[in-house]
Amino acid sequence: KAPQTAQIQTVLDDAYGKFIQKNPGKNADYIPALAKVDSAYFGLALVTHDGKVYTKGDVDQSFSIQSISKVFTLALAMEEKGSQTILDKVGVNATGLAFNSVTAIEQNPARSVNPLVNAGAMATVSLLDGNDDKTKWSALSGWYNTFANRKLSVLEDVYKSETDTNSHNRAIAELLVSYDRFYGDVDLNLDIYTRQCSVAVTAKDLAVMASVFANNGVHPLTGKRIMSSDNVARVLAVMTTAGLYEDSGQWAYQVGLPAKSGVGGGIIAVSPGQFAVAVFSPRLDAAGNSIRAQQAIDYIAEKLHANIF
Ligand SMILES: NC(=O)CC[C@H](N)C(=O)O
Repeated sequence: KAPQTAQIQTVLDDAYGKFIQKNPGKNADYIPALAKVDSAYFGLALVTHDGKVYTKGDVDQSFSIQSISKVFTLALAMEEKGSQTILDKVGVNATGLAFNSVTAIEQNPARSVNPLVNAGAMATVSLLDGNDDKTKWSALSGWYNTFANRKLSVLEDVYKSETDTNSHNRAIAELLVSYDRFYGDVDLNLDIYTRQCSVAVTAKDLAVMASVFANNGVHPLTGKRIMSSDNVARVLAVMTTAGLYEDSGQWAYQVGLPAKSGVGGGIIAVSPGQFAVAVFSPRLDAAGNSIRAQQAIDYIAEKLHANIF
């Protein structure tokens, strides 16, 4: 049974109150700009499948989308190339390893990863239509804007900071090239990937963006179909197995919602046919997942009886 308006707001308010005091973990610092973000931010937003928006806390504060971008890029690549291409050329199995693991590529004989770890996400970018920066970026940023239902911008300081420090991602991309598992120019696609991770979003934006997945590919705020329901199902499947990296199994066991985290401190989770929720809190655990965002979504999912299993 669908939760009622008053109940949803109460649940968000309660989650905020319950987790605001203790703020464990630490900001990501391997991207220097992320270490400087105020760790006190805590924002919760929920958008229902029929477009009702609920918020609590710092929901208008911009932060970098980071790895949450990977699901939207995956969605575009599926729409452009078909879901079979992703399966064949990137892979969809959980790696069970860190999001930037080189070992994950090395230990898999097929060099198969998934689109939600850095290797697979960069390979997915390399599959997108377009051979030059302008064509590719305008299609990708336009796609993100459609989900957000507004024009998003790039956090230039984060983009620069990550560009200056992303040799590890470059190494991963080159490794994929060596195995014929990268599908375009490294410089071009690494740069687009870095820019997509630096897109500025608020918790409210993320909940709006993820609500398309909660409504089978039709945007709850505009009524327009954005992507096929088949592809939504597959995006949600990969989010379930790999959305929180090596902790995805634990998350499915505990919370039971397809979700995706980013090292900027955001997490989105989707209750298919019901709602999408997004929480922003910069401090992360060892896997790179926001601690308070996990706590808040766990609480919300339980109170709204949203576990899909
Ligand atoms: N887990 C993340 O959010 C990682 C994204 C980050 N831009 C990186 O490539 O390392």
